[in-house]
Amino acid sequence: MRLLNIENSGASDRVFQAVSESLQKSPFSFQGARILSGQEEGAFGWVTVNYLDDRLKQGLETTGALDLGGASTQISFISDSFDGSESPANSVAFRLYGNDYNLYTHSFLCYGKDQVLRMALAHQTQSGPESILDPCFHNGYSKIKNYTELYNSPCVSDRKPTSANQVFTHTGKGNFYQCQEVVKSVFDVSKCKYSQCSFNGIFQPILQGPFGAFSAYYFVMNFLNLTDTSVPLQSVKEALARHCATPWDTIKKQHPEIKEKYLSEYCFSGTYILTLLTEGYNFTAESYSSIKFIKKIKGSDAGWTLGYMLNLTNMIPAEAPDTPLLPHAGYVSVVTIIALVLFALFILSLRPLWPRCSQKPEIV
Ligand SMILES: Nc1nc2c(ncn2[C@@H]2O[C@H](COP(=O)(O)OP(=O)(O)OP(=O)(O)O)[C@@H](O)[C@H]2O)c(=O)[nH]1
Repeated sequence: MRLLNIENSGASDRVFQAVSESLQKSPFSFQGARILSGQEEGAFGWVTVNYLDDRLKQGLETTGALDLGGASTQISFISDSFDGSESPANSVAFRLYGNDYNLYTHSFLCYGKDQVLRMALAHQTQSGPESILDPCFHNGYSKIKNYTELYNSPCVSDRKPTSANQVFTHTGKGNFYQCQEVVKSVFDVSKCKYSQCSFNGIFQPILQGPFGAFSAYYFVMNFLNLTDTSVPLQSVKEALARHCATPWDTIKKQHPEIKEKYLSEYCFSGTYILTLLTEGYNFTAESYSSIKFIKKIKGSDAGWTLGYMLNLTNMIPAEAPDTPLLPHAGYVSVVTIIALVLFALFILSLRPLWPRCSQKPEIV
């Protein structure tokens, strides 16, 4: 919706009109619909992960959140080296359960896996050729693709080649290492006006984990059987290289139940994920093991939606609830002891009225 709003705000308004009309007729208390900002998407994903892990209530060290969508990607984490001053646009302040958090968050529009695929194809079709041999697709893969469709996104529209070709043949050659070079071309790491950056001149403080990586991070790494981050990064790359080098016919035979479009893109998407993490966000072979690829936490989907709902309904208090000085059982014991003491004092206060049965009988 953020991309559509850039490309055609009238169309985006009409989507919201239709959504609003439909939801107003539903039994829900409809509060309005709007486009979530990238910063909100990142921050609420972080709230979801840490809320479900019970880290906020207990004031424990928090988990960073890595979200990969189709159009955008977000990174959000608490870093001791970040107080918000160097790049206020990347700072979101929260007070939750009596603890203050200064969250670093950034959303990269156009860096979701579908838009990055367009950028990688744009990189390879700059001169408007009739065919390309793409290392990110399997050997034996071949599809005719339309230039107008490929460049129909604000992420690539300004790069549309001027050549006369309407279509190109997209052929795969299945080489992970060459694919990595293509993917690297979408990251500009040449400029940084801050003390340190991720890519495209965006400030990023020192990484501080652990991290939870969800949405398409999970879909892709789960398909590739690479969710175990205790496996050394080099071995992960080798496994992905083997997948990319597998011929397209073999891949299709191995996974007849999976849609061809998804199936054909796992080599590219896996390469993008590893390149984004290492070249983009600067995870090292060591810090890679601090990432957990997750789909659900305690039965709930990791993603921005739960965090957004918790915020909207004020379900996470800013202050920790007042904790009683004593637990309930303690109060019962104290009240019982006080009652017994008062009863004893009452009995003693009646002492003058007690019968004098202890006097010795008179001897006649
Ligand atoms: N392999 C696989 N991919 C999926 C599945 N569901 C969604 N995807 C893809 O994963 C990516 C992310 O999907 P979503 O999380 O729905 O993306 P989104 O929230 O629309 O993304 P943004 O708009 O960028 O925030 C997209 O490229 C989807 O096509 C699935 O079940 N399996």
